[in-house]
Amino acid sequence: MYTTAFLDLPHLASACGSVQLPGSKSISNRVLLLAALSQGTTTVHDLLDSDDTRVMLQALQHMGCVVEPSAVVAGQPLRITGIDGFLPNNARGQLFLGNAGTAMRPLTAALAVLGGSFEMTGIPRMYERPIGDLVDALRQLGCKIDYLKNEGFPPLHIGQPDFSQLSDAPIQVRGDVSSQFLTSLLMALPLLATNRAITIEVVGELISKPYIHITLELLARFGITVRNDNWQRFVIPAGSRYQSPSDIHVEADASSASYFIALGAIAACDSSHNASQNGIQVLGVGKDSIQGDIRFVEAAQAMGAVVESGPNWLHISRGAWPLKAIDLDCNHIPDAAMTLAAMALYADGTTTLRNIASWRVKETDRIAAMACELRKLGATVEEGQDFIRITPPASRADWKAASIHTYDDHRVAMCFSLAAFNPTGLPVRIEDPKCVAKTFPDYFEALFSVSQASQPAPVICIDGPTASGKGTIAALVAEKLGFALLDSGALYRITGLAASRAGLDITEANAPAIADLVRSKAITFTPNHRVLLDGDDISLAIRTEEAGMNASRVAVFPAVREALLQVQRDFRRLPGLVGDGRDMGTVIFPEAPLKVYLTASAECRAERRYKQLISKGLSANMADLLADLQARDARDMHRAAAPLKPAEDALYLDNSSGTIDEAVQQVLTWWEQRQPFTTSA
Ligand SMILES: Nc1ncnc2c1ncn2[C@@H]1O[C@H](COP(=O)(O)OP(=O)(O)OP(=O)(O)O)[C@@H](O)[C@H]1O
Ligand SMILES: Nc1ccn([C@@H]2O[C@H](COP(=O)(O)O)[C@@H](O)[C@H]2O)c(=O)n1
Repeated sequence: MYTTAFLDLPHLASACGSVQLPGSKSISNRVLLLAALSQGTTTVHDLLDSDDTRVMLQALQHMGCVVEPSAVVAGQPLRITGIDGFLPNNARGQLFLGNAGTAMRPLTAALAVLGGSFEMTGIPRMYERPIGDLVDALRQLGCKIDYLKNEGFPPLHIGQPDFSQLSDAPIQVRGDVSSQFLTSLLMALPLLATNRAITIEVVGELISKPYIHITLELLARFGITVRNDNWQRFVIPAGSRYQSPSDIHVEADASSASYFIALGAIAACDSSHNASQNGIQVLGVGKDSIQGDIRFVEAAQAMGAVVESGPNWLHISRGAWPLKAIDLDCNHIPDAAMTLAAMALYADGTTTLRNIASWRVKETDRIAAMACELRKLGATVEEGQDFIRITPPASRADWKAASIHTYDDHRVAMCFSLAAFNPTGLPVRIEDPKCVAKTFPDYFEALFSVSQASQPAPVICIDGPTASGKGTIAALVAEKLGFALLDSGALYRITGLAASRAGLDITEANAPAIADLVRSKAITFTPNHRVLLDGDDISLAIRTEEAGMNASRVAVFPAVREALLQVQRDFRRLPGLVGDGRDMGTVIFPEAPLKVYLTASAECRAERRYKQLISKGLSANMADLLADLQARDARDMHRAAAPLKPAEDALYLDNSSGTIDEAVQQVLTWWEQRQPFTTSA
């Protein structure tokens, strides 16, 4: 997941390949709560690991459920032993539910029926999301719920209910604000229906029926068959008791699929990148899905997508191009419909999405958010209380490079990534990309895995003499931008070490053998910054001064440099790369858009290297260090092959007196000056 302040998506030209999607958020959180209320242990497979499921799992553990392991571990099922309809004695606590509507609403209903003493809290946006209709319905039953701040909104306090006045009269709940209120009652009230049937009556037109369908399907899996009288009355049978189904699989998220369905419809497939596959293959969800958002497929087809499907897969490719503008009632696909707003940027006219009033009370006011950000890209947008109308930029020249504000809303971030396929060749900046953690933490990684940029990924080169701070500054710049990192010096250090270990003297006569040796080796840079040579951890061994000297000696040989050339270029990937070394800007990436030549006085560098070695527990002597460093500079600068020198278009940065932060900031400022983005509104 990208945790940077922003993520710059280079202009993307084509896409093809397969994507395995994470589990559905709606199904994951429902399954977790139902398993928690059940008798027995439920093994949940393919659970979504996201912010919303994390807060739900923590809350369930607070309620006395046993969860093993205590958090989602990739590829492993999770076991939940339920409370069988009863909280432990004196159950109490504060449950922090972030901005997870799928946790706040159902947990409020379940706890209001179960009792105990709980404070339901969240982030500030959660306190703007209405819950009054659910609370009103629960109070009809005798539940004790108090507002802790504003009437009708979380945070809430839930106390011990009094069901002495409970009658057979139907419980009424509004259905026209959020279907989550009805879902919450449907999941909570079986706890009360042990001796009597309970009827829920919907007041007003029920929105988002497909989400109620998911709820009913899952209730059935946990032993509760609810009678659905035309979406107006729901009867929970007497004698209800939750029973674990033992095992349950969470299908992939159909709303998350919408971005890749759109991708297949928008992006041409460049077969030179993936000859075996045309279009986008989505794995984990297909035509047998119980999720309402699977009907996004029909909307995408109406806009021109060509979609084939199997029980749990979809294949999407471009059909009509430009896409066809549509006028659609989106009540049945409220979440995925946002993706249609992004597709509308590529349509042949004005697209109108209607009946989407619920967008206004989601993670953010999504109608306002989409309108504002689409306008930044050059679209003309009209918004109403329950509709949005989008006319794409009139011509290529009308597209703008925008910095997209994401409102802590995962769907805004994912939708606008699609703007990177604009016809004008512009990049797109996504602010706060980590907001996708709500449903799809690795969304951008998945997008990059199937997308090809119109230009090779951008590279920032940082070259300079030893101990000038290149490695330190390159790593920090890469971290700030979410770019990959190439420590090219490490490759020469590895080569020198490999030669020594193989008993090969570092002589010109041995150069071809050393080059062959390094070609034959498995070199791994692990995510936790370890360096492995054929599986052996050599992270520390390559950091000695001797290893630096040997590196500088093997680096003189053209055969060795040739052996490492493609290895270095292969580090280049989306969204970009920072490379540090001696010849990044002159030889390896001569077309890089930013080249920095980092220097510092020899004395300053020797002192820094001294401190660095001592801090790593390695022995050092100042006078020797200065002499070694000067010898290394001389060899690196005066060798025939790729000598250390500033590229003609490099920017100088003297790092002798400034701090590390100042140097990093300078590089980032230079990078920013090369970006075309208009700032956030
Ligand atoms: N501006 C600075 N102020 C203080 N210390 C710095 C500064 N820049 C770098 N350093 C420190 O100097 C030491 C050497 O930096 P670093 O290892 O990044 O240099 P390098 O150029 O990558 O060296 P080499 O080419 O030998 O790998 C590190 O301990 C780093 O923290
Ligand atoms: N692009 C590069 C990077 C490094 N070298 C040689 O490797 C030596 C060790 O590099 P460090 O950055 O890890 O100190 C260095 O002295 C160079 O001789 C290179 O040639 N090209």
